Amino acid sequence: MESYFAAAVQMTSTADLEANLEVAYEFVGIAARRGARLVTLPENFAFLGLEAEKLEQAARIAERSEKFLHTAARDWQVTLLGGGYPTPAEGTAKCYNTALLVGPDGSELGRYRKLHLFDVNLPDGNTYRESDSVVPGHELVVVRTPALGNIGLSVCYDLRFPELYRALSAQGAQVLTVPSAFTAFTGKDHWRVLLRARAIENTCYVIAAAQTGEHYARRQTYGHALIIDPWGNMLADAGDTPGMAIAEIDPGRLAQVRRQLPVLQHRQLP
Ligand SMILES: O=C(O)CNC(=O)[C@H](CS)NC(=O)CCC(=O)C(=O)O
Repeated sequence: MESYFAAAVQMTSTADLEANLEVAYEFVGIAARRGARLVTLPENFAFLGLEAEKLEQAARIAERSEKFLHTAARDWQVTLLGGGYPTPAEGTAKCYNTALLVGPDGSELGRYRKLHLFDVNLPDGNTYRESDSVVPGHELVVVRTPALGNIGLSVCYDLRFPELYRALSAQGAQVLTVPSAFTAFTGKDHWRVLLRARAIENTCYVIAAAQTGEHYARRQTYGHALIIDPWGNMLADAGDTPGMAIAEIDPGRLAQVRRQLPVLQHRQLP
């Protein structure tokens, strides 16, 4: 693993698939020109609209998203994470919420399906029933790359389940990715503290791409795409407008923090 720059992109995606992909392509290009070698796009980067519409168009969204990720990674010569986006779940009428990691040569490096589904009634009046359209995955994914380190994949609501990240770090993850579409309501109180906790307790870098702003109906997302170091310091914050957070992922810093606080070696429970 070498030192490198990573980007967490922040978008305001809509139900217009092609328009979202155009914005994403431009952002991957900006990140690449700013020196990023790992670029991460938020959950729902390709489509953020009504669940029913998403389900109906899942096959096309999946096909376009995957073609896009392969093309953009190759064109801009970056390792690119996209997701989640819906991929049809065979044998069911639902889809998975899938995140895909693609290398600069366009090869598929890892594929993760969101484990924890957001079925929540929020006090602001919004109701989320992700399991109406999505089935959960059943596999943990740590992608081992010589250049960028070991990358543990997760998506959005997974962030609230520390045991997932503990398992990823126990499997060798050094960088945790959490592409998200966090609600504005929960994000203001929980987003930073949960991301920083995952970084601190696992002594890992955390890279969290985000959705921001008004999408449809009363859906509003929080923004603040973040990159956090293994000590829990926030290295970059994209604020609340579309753009990106860029910061250096430094294996020297990772090793230093792991020497100072060897918590991963002090675990008593499996
Ligand atoms: O709202 C939309 O349509 C887009 N959002 C999503 O697709 C996903 C699943 S519904 N959102 C989350 O997981 C938010 C989690 C979260 O916000 C928390 O844990 O507090």
